[in-house]
This record gives sequence, C-alpha cells and structure tokens, in this order.
Amino acid sequence: MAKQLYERDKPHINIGTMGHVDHGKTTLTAAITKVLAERGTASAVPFERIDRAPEERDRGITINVAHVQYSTATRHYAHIDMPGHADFVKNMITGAAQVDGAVLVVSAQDGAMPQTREHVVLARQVGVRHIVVALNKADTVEDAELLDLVELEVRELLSEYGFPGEEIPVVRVSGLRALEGDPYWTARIGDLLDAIDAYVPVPRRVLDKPFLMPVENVLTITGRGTVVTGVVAQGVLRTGDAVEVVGLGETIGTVATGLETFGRTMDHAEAGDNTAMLLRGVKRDQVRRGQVVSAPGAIRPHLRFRARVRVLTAAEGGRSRPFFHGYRPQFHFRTTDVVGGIDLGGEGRMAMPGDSVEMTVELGKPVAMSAGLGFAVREGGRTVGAGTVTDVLG
Ligand SMILES: Nc1nc2c(ncn2[C@@H]2O[C@H](COP(=O)(O)OP(=O)(O)OP(=O)(O)O)[C@@H](O)[C@H]2O)c(=O)[nH]1
Ligand SMILES: [Mg+2]
Repeated sequence: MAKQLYERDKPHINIGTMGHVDHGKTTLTAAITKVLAERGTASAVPFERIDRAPEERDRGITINVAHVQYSTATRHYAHIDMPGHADFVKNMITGAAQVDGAVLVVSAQDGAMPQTREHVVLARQVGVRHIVVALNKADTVEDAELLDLVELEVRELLSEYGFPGEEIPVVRVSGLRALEGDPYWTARIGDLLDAIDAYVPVPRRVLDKPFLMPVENVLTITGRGTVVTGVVAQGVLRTGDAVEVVGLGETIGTVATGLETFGRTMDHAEAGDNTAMLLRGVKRDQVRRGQVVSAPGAIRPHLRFRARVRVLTAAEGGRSRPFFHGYRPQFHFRTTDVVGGIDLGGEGRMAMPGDSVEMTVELGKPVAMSAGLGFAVREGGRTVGAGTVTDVLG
C-alpha cells in the first residue's frame, strides 16, 4: 500500500518533556495526545505505547526517548518524551539536543528536584532556548500558597541558568486527571498547549547550508534495508540525493533512497524535520547513534578541539573537588558520547567547580563537529561541565 504524503500545512516544531523522575512526563505526553485527539488533530497515544520496553514497564520509568506527534490549531509538533531517572541522563541529552523548546515537568508535590536542575543546565547547554513549565500533579495540592511557592522556586531556578524565569509560562496541570477525562483538568492541558503555541517561537530554519542530520536511532526495515532517524539540523535533502555518514569511524558514502516522517512519505526533508531515512546498500552495523548524515564533504570528523567549559558546582550536580590536567571524562555531543582526555596546559593545572576554563580535548573516537557546537561533560553518572567547541584542531 502506498503511504500517505506528509503535508506541510502548518509550521513544524520539535518539543519535548523533561524533568525529574516520576514527575509525570509520560503521563502528560499521553494526556496531550488524548486531549488533541478529542479535538481531531492527533491520534491518542496511550501511556503503555510510550513506555513500551519491557524494562520500562517492569520498573515503571522511562529509559529510552519516545517520539509522538500531534497538531494544535496552528502548528504541527513532534514531541520527544525524555527519561527523568538519573541513570538515563545520557538519553535525556540525546532528546534535548533535538528540540526547539521544552516542557519542564515539575511535580507540585515535590517541587524542583536534582534532575529538574540538571535538565535545565543540560537543556541550556545543548541549545534549548525556550522552556514552558508544567506544574504537574496540581490535583494533589489543595493549598494555593504552596503551589505559588513551588512556582516561585522553579522560576528562580530557571533564572539562575539564564532563562527568563519571570516571563516563562507556568501552567498548573494534572496529566493523570486529564487522561482520566476530568473536564477541569482537560481544559488545563488546553491552557498548556496555548502557552506552548504562544511562547515557543517557530525557529528560523537554516535551509541554505549543507544538509546535516545527527543520527538518533538505527532500524532495519525488513525487505527494504537500513533506516536512520533523527531531526535535520540544517539544509534540505531530496530523495535520491547522495549523502555521507560521518563520525566514530570511516566515512561512508551512500544515497538516501527514501524519506519519511511519522510513517508519511516526504519528497524532501528539511531543517527541523523528524526524519527516517532509508540508506542504499548500508548494513545495520555500519551506522550508529552519534554519527551524522551530511551532504558529501559538508562536515568532517575531528579528534582534537579547543573548548571553553564551565565546571559545574556540587549544588548544580557537579563535583565538589577540582579536576586536573589529564582528566578523562565522557563528552556528550548531540546524540552521542565519547571519552576524551583534557589538556589544561600542563601538569598540575586544575579546574575548580564554578570556574570557566579553556581546554584542549583529545577524543577517543572522531566526532563530526564544527566551532560553536555545545556539549556536556559527564563522569560517573554526574554532569561535571558544560562546554562549547571554540576551534577544531585535527
Ligand atoms: N496524582 C497525580 N499523579 C500523577 C500525575 N501525573 C503522573 N502521575 C503519576 O506519577 C507516576 C509517574 O508518572 P510518569 O508519567 O511515569 O512519570 P515520568 O516523569 O514520565 O517518569 P520518568 O520518565 O521515569 O522520569 C505515575 O504513577 C503516574 O500515574 C498527576 O497529574 N497527578
Ligand atoms: Mg516517563
């Protein structure tokens, strides 16, 4: 059966839910699709289809990012539901690197918790500029003053990390009650969607630069071949165009023989599109998350680069002690992480929590990059620094 064509009838935006474990991100995601399904602009996606891996069901937490789509009256959204658990921050970074705006979900019962803060820091670092707050589980808090207090605390937290905490919309919602069909809480999901429509601008898509798409996932479609998925960072690609898969190993030259978004065919993919791309003659084990698909010659893999890094404090979830010249943490770029050795300019040099430092990094594997790329530095399950590439070296 021929697949339906994707219609570009509304501006397309990538958003996602982030925030501390159990604050209700997946429930809220399901609730949004349910409320919009009732308006006829989405298909309802039940909770169990978002957290669908056996381990997710057993443990009752999100592990992998999940993608759903829906439309409001004015826009089409691709929505990434991110995990909140501290063990899966790596997957959260992958999700956050692909969105134009984020919904920070904060439980009104608990207020801001460690991963609320860590996600705000990381979102900032990977380039998320617009956040809307869903003060969730508002059905469980009767005391309005308590809600005001939690709201104030979240606004201050956002301001601390360079977001306009005073202007950011904070909407009191109950994903669970809306999912159960309660009319009052259903209307509040409407308020949240209105706030997202109004507050998260349609980004200026870079269409006139060479095509680039970080690979988020690799799938095999039986009888067709290997498919890579991701959000197009820049440029335009037509079906049948030549591409390269760059980074983490040898560059592979191939052709994009098919393009889809959420099961609908596209004759071209452009910046911002959540895309599944069929690659001619490529084996599944030749490609992986963290590589980028680009127009031939558009970007090169690099092992060495210069960077400016802000070393996070213990209060921000970082280290309480300095790190030294020769330190080897993980560097998280877009959808991947690679180990790298830090050169601070000589033996004995150190970087204290709270410092901003210049460094040269030598990665264990080459990553496709150019100056300006943001990254997170992590070690032993904590985010220790937030950086930007200033020069690529070798
Ligand atoms: N009372 C109430 N409970 C809620 C609400 N939203 C979610 N919950 C409950 O909170 C628990 C966690 O919900 P999830 O949606 O899985 O939370 P999450 O933020 O996606 O969790 P992770 O993805 O693992 O970080 C579940 O038991 C939900 O039923 C709400 O608005 N009100
Ligand atoms: Mg979840």
